[in-house]
Amino acid sequence: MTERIVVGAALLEGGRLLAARRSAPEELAGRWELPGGKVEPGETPEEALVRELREELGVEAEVLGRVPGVWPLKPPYVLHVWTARLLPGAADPKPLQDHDALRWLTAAELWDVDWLDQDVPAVREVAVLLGAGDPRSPS
Ligand SMILES: Nc1nc2c([nH]c(=O)n2[C@H]2C[C@H](O)[C@@H](COP(=O)(O)OP(=O)(O)OP(=O)(O)O)O2)c(=O)[nH]1
Repeated sequence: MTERIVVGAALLEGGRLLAARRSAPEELAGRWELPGGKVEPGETPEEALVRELREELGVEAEVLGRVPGVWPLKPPYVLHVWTARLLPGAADPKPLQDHDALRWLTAAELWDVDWLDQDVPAVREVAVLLGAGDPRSPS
């Protein structure tokens, strides 16, 4: 089966990370994730991320760089994460599609939300960028 990429944005602003609470489908609703979605045929991951952030949050953003790692989702999907930032003058993100709440999390608040299980290792990598550890991991 050909792998299909889901891109997630580690949208960063002032040392905080944007987390989004899914409103659907039922098995994922109420859990928190990185905004993003599936890369469509003919799109680069960066293009997909900019499109998804526009559609889901109503913001214009730019992609900064890839967070190292590939995390398995429901086959054939795998999660890739990119850091991104809002363009100057961009609107405040709003939960327009797929989400019903948003939170900007400081490094200290990173584990206050109930991340999707499959996002936890990805968020751990983002935590390194924010200079925060994961209190649930011993080292
Ligand atoms: N966007 C996003 N999706 C994730 C994450 N973690 C995770 O398991 N997923 C899953 C949920 C979905 O099954 C799939 C992405 O689907 P989606 O619904 O966000 O993507 P999309 O906007 O392109 O969806 P579609 O309605 O066009 O099918 O990946 C994550 O951090 N961000």
